[in-house]
Amino acid sequence: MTTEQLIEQIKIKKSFLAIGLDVDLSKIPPHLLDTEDPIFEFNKAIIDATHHLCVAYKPNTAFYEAYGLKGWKALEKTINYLNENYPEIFTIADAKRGDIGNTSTMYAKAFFEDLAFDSVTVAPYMGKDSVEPFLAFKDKHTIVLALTSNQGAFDFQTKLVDGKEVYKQVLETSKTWENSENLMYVVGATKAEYLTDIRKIIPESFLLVPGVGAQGGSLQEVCKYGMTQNVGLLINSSRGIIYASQGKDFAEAAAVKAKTLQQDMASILNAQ
Ligand SMILES: O=c1ccn([C@@H]2O[C@H](COP(=O)(O)O)[C@@H](O)[C@H]2O)c(=O)[nH]1
Repeated sequence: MTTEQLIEQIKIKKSFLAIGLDVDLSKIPPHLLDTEDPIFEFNKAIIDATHHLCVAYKPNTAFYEAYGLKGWKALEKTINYLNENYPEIFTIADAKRGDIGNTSTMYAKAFFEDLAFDSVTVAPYMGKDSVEPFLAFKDKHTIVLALTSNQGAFDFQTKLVDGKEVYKQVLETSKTWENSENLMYVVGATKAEYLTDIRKIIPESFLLVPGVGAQGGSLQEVCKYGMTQNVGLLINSSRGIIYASQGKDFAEAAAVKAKTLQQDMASILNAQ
């Protein structure tokens, strides 16, 4: 999917919500555990109930890898279901990959070719030659961790190197990489106050913003400091939406939570 197509969907749906599909078998409704593929059944129901309220889904691969082959198969079924039934949806593999060049190429093939995701999250720690293999894929997006939502972000990301914070070095340096137009960045909603500085370096790039909901980040604060002319934001919520109920009404309950966020987003867009 191109960035233009993503922007078009945001305008049509009046939403820039990315729903996280972080499936934990101990949290899903117990009646699904009797089905052949509980993870996929859960995802399918959530997707069918919420697709009109969001523009993206973000499965975090950890929640699939934890269940071995069954988990990976459920991830494959989920991405295939999305691509076949809702091709207008932007898909994010939250895998936080990155390695020496030839290995990164294989990671990129796994997520962009085999699983056909639109984007993958990548850690920038190993530098240019670890990220550029992902950027080489046309109409695919590499979402680099810039300033993450967790407390540990202050261990390295905000430290000064040559008089500048590491996360700013990541933003500035990554702009010089080949095919940098395919870059997006992760910035945590819990760090909204940093967005003014971040926008000075990357005024137009899309940001994937996790941390609204369960982690306490504020949608309004993120939009105040981070929104661009083309919105430029994908706001993620996972647990706050998908675990709204453990009953048979779980998908409808998730849709209610997603709708609340979507309506807040529509109000922000209308006021723009
Ligand atoms: O800085 C980051 C980067 C990634 N995440 C991931 O996003 C979701 C957030 O889930 P919630 O349940 O809405 O808290 C999850 O997959 C994280 O691994 C992040 O939170 N922060």
